[in-house]
Amino acid sequence: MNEYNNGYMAMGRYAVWTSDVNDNDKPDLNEAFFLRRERQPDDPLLQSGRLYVGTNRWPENLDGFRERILQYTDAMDGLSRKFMPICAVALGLPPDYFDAAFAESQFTFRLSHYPPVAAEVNQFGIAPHTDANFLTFLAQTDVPGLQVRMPDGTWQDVPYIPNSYAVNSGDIMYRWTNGRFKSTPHRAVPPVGQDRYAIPFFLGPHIDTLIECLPSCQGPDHPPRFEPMTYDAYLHWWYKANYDASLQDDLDETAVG
Ligand SMILES: O=C(O)CCC(=O)C(=O)O
Ligand SMILES: [Fe+2]
Repeated sequence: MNEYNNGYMAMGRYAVWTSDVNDNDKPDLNEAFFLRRERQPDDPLLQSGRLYVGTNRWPENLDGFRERILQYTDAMDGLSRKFMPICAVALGLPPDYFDAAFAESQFTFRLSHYPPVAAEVNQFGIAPHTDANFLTFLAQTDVPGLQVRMPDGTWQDVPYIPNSYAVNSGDIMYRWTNGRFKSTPHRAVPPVGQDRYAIPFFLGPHIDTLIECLPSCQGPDHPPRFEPMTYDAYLHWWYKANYDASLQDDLDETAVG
């Protein structure tokens, strides 16, 4: 994985150490491949050299992989944009309120492999956490593993519904809505007897979007709880604390380009 957090991450390299959900102290039992919006060479954000908007790293010798993935992420970006008016209306805002922020969304697509291995105490396929972004779309498989934490603190398997997505709201949703919409606590336990794969599409707004308490989520009796912050600033904090690509020694395992 490179400094833009694109590419391959070996198993056992990280967990969400900043999690409010659990005191995570062991690395997760999954390996993953990360990519983001594919940018043309003349893309101003790519040219800026800023973090999280760099060049995707495509594996060599995997025929059709890049094309398939780009078709899927394009479709997901389009699908997720249809959720924006729903979110806006649910929050008492005009239907087009979020459209500008998501016109060039900042997304991460992750391809995770969870091998069927034994976990130590307080170790998981992916340890309890909330996602850092706005909404996450998880295409479901019939191999169980994903669990969400209910308000009473118990963990519940996400029921498998064929051809469906589980959708989690994330930290940016929580901050933007002043805590009105929660950031879903979730985890994945290692599969038993078979491999498990997950392909979450993590949707966020353009990195320069200011995440500032929405007008419909504040009032005299509930003032803004969080300092306004750009999405970029939140990502800097989160990635540095949780992944820190510079600490990984597999920087050159995949081809750049
Ligand atoms: O494996 C899953 O179903 C969930 C993955 C997840 O929560 C994540 O990658 O953030
Ligand atoms: Fe997650």
